[in-house]
Amino acid sequence: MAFSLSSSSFIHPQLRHIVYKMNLFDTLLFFVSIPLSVHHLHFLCLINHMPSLHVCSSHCVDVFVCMSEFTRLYISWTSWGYGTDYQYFWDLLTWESEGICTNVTISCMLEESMVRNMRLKSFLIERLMGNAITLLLDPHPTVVANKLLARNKFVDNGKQFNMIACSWIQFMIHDWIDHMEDTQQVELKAPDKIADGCPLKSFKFYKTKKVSTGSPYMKTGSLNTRTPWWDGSVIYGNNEDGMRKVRAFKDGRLRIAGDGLLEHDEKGIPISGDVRNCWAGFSLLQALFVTEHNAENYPDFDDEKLYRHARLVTSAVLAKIHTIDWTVELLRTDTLLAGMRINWYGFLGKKIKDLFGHFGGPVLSGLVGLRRPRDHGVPYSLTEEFVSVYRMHSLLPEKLILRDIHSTASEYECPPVVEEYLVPMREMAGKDGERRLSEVGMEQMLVSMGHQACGAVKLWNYPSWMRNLVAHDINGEDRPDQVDMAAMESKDRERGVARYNEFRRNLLMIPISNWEDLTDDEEVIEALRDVYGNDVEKLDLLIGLHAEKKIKGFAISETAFFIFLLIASRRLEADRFFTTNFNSRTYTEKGLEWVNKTETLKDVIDRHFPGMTKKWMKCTSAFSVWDSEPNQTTYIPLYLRPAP
Ligand code: HEM
Repeated sequence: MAFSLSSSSFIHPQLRHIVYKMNLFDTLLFFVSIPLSVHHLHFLCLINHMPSLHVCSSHCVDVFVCMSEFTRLYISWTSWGYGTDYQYFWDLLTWESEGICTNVTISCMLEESMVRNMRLKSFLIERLMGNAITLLLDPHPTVVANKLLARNKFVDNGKQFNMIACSWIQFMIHDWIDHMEDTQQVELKAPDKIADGCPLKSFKFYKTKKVSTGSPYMKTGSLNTRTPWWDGSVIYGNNEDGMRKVRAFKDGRLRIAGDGLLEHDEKGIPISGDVRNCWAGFSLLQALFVTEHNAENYPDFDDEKLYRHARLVTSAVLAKIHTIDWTVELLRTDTLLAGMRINWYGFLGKKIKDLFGHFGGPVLSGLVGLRRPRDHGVPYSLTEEFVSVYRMHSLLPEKLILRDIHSTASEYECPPVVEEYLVPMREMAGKDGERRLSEVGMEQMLVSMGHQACGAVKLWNYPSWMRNLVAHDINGEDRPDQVDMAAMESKDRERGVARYNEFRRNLLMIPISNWEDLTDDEEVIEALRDVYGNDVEKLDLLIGLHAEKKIKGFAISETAFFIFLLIASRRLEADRFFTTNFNSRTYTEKGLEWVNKTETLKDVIDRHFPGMTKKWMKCTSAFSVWDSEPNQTTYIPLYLRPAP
């Protein structure tokens, strides 16, 4: 959403309200904020794109380091050849002098980036001492996993988010990102005092592969093995071989088995665009969207042309569902509903856009359909910070609850649980999970996942079964060594992602000064003190995101939300297939209509399983628990609804 970043703490406090509240006054302020936020976005892009997974943007790496190292000295960036980028820094100073942004935050950024920026710190240590190992093991990852992540008792998300929503985000992650690993394994050993409480006292894992960026400042970065574009690579594949493997080479179709599920190779591994760390729920969504692809029909097209068009359209459907259905359920407030719809349709809404097309820029008509992609001077990429905020394995439960869809339960009632099918999640993963799924079938699985709430993103809710997990190779084969995923989440440290407080500073959010700033839960505060003492600067990002007090309606933290919105807009506005080429010449009239008439996941389910949602789904979105109440009809226009 164009205005998303005007919420950050350094902008005028009035504008901060916009993200959470929107009434008539705020709506007016929203317009005022646009010119600011556009610049702000540029600025943040520079910060956020520094650790580009693509490593294509060594340019911005340079800019970032210049900023951190030299802003204090006010060295002119123009002499570094970054004339235009330099402008944004001056904008900040100008806003500061005009009182638009607060002095404190700015000086904190300038002063402390030198001292506290973990990335810079590790960079300097790396240069001076050859490694940054002390930063990697403090506190020890297994201590963090045991004392702060390990699940005591499964806590669910209430009615807000179900297992389809949980599988959906894994489905999207597998469309966007996966770090290339090193060929060298390293061993992580739990310290003696904690080893007894660890499912694995020691385990081996592959480090993230470091590659040269070609920049003299930040010498190394990492690579993404998946395509970062919203191109449906999770079903279509990430390279030539992968793409060929999933195609039927007839009528533009993708391969799918007779029961509507994915086909499998001789080893039992599914045939799909991405097969790593798969489980039944994830594989089900892949199959559903293969069916969606295969349903498209352009009689005049040959196999190749049909495949390409159906891929474009299906990818746009995925992007749209994620933007105006999944995200809206994740951040359930009227403001976010308005914001995400503005991202797709613009402030004037769908009806006007359908009638008159895209006009008047992103505010009036949305990001989709812009005349040109907008990358704010930074080549499209997804960032390390983006990966980190999506570390949400706590969404996964301990067991999957299968429901009896042949019961005589009346309409909208929750179908009864099939006793023998309270299945441990471990058995739903990998090849075992594929076997289970084919026994259960697509329909029963969808209805069951629809009725089960997923886990809450909070401390002490990390799936136990992931603490001795058989992870997969990139080709879907089981690895011989089990890993403790909870301890491995600390890979953020190895990748140089800032810890929680520094991360907030980089986003120009107010850092915490003590644990009470983070949460008012006494038990959490005590546990944090036990692990980190009183050093709030050491707090790991993941732990901070899980411990942070949440905004009403948000299933995630406010800190994570900042990154979500930045990148949510960027994935659309910087991609030519959602901007310059989002037209009938590229998509065809029929293709555009297909995208236009699909608003939600429910629409896709209805297309392929007629009657299913009518019988089983009471709620409005397929991502909420299906027997929950539908959204209430309200006659107050969305933009004028009072803040909660
Ligand atoms: C059965 C389900 C899942 C399994 C078995 C699984 C397993 C894994 C494994 C083994 C890794 C690689 C860890 C590493 O080497 O650093 C990983 C990474 C990751 N997973 Fe999951 N995961 C599952 C579901 C999810 C879900 C629901 C999310 C929600 C957002 C998620 C988000 C991520 C992210 C963001 C990464 C980091 C990717 C990267 O480092 O490039 N996963 N997962």
